[in-house]
Amino acid sequence: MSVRIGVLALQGAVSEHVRALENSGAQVSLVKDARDLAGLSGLVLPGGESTMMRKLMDRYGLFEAVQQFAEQKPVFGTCAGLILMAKQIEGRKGPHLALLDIDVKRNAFGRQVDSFEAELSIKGVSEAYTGVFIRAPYVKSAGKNVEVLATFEGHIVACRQGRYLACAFHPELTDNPALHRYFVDLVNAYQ
Ligand SMILES: NC(=O)CC[C@H](N)C(=O)O
Repeated sequence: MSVRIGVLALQGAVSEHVRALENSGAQVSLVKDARDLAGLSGLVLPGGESTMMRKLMDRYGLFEAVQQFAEQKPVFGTCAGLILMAKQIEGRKGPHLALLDIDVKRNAFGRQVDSFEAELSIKGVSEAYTGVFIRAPYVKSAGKNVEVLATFEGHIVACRQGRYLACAFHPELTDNPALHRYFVDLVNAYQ
């Protein structure tokens, strides 16, 4: 039996993640309230807008539920999802889920460059991966337990800390399934 992975479906790039995970051999469910987390082995926090996503998580009773889920299970945050997972966010008083020991800067690549693509080498994932960055954050610094998987212009844009995986770009918007496969493997390993 393949693992079942949830995609937080409050806002943002949901359907592309569903397809990429299914193509990587997982079963996929949408997560819209806390009950939807039952029976899942992993969770994806998609891109979108982190402040709005946090508001919606609070509204649908998902904030504590996701925090609890993450105590045992793997979580993969992409773009806004990475911001939700960070322990520190530049210019913001407190963090959101505070899962990953990283300090992030939002909209870090400048206003004039809203979105761009960059060729990345992602450790253990792919040596030629096209990262799609949309008003993307980057990781300013990471704790010693965080493994840096990819950098761009000297900034960390993908990392992992145990069962937590995060990237600043949108892996669901490329044809390369390597990063979703990596997460599905990680979820299998934590079963
Ligand atoms: N594409 C994205 O997810 C952008 C993230 C967004 N700029 C934020 O701060 O939440």
